[in-house]
Amino acid sequence: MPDASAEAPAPSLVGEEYEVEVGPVAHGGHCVARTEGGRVLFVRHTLPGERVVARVTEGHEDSRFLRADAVRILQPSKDRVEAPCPYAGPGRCGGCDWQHAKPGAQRRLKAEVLTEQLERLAGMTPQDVSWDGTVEPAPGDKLPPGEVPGWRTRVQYAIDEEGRAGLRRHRSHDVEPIDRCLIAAPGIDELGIEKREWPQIASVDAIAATGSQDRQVVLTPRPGGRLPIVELDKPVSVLRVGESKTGVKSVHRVHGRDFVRERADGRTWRVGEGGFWQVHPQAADLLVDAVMRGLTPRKGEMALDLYCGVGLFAGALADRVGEAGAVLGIESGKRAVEDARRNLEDFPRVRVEHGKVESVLPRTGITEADLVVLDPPRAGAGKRTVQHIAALTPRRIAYVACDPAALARDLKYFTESGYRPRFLRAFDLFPMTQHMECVAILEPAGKGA
Ligand SMILES: C[S@@+](CC[C@H](N)C(=O)[O-])C[C@H]1O[C@@H](n2cnc3c(N)ncnc32)[C@H](O)[C@@H]1O
Repeated sequence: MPDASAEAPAPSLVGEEYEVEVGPVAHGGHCVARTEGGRVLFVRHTLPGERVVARVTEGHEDSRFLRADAVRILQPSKDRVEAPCPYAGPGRCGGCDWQHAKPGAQRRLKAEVLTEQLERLAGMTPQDVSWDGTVEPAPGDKLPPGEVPGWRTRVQYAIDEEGRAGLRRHRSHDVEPIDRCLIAAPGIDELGIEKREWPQIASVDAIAATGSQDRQVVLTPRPGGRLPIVELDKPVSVLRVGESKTGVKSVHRVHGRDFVRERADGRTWRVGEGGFWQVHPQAADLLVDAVMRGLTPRKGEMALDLYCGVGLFAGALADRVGEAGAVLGIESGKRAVEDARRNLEDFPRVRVEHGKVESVLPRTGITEADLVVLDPPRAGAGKRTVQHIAALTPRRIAYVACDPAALARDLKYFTESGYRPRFLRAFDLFPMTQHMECVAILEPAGKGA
């Protein structure tokens, strides 16, 4: 029997159009606007100060806010440009958020988001964290107007029903077939993934390593689909993802290696399938430099690299603390731990523990550390882990963050635990998208400014 008490869902507003004056940028690659009736809209494909017609893409009569796309620009911002990518725009590829903004304006928008998140979630101003308020471009990304950096060394292609490669539309499983991704690195372009058909395949993950010729494609067949013979005209490693009867993901090597070699901080790093590596080719060097400048490691110090991936910061720390020092890395990915141990095998005083930071760190028996690097996933580290790190009374902490909201929340926990930001830097390591990377250096609050 139907439940008489269940209310009918409020009517959908998808497709409704509102003419609005666009307000400030918000976290998530959109701007905030209000309809005359006071409804809050999160509008994509627009810029602050514009007057646009916004068409609702998600939301109901009773929704707290509606999502919308700017479908007609009535008064454009001076920061607006024609999107250089032909697949950008309302209802199209969801990979980029700011194709329609000048590069300098993109970085200003990111700076506004970071400022707002710090203020709202941490109660901190840019001055409080000694941040100059800028988002720095990666060296080499300042290009003449109209040119777009090809920075994406890892691209996840989705394959449509007809076997064409493309990218997912915004907040959708639908595929936008493409001929070329404008922000893909040249090494990805050369693979020609978009130039061929992929019958029976659900997705193709392509990797072009930096500083080596290693290229890798990982194929995920459709459920029940068989892997076709894949011949690429380049020397490329091909892996296939399968699922066992119990639903556990397995990876099979079809040919070539099951890892790629990346170069950073003067060393070669092996990164196995599924292992994390920064996507922008200059990111690893840039972040190691920012973290090491901030921490100023000394010979003989004891350092932690939390969420260490294949050991990037652990290696950089081990180099600098020398044989009298020691480094402990913690990482939850099994394969990444194996790679990290291998990458760091010439450092006898480096140990890498497998498991989640929140459970492994309390079990290590370590009661003190001189330096801590933490580079958590988007969710951040969380209060308990922050408290645990602070209890080790490190001289300095480097927090590497890919999400400004998580950074702001964790900075608040650090201040509550007796640490204060010494300085913060933000980097535009994801041009054309809403994303940014930050490095915050913290020290005990008692230390003089
Ligand atoms: C942003 S990546 C940083 C990796 C490394 N620092 C680098 O720059 O290459 C975050 C890493 O944390 C790992 N991870 C995610 N949740 C974790 C947890 N709870 N404990 C330990 N590691 C975790 C992921 O597998 C990933 O390797």
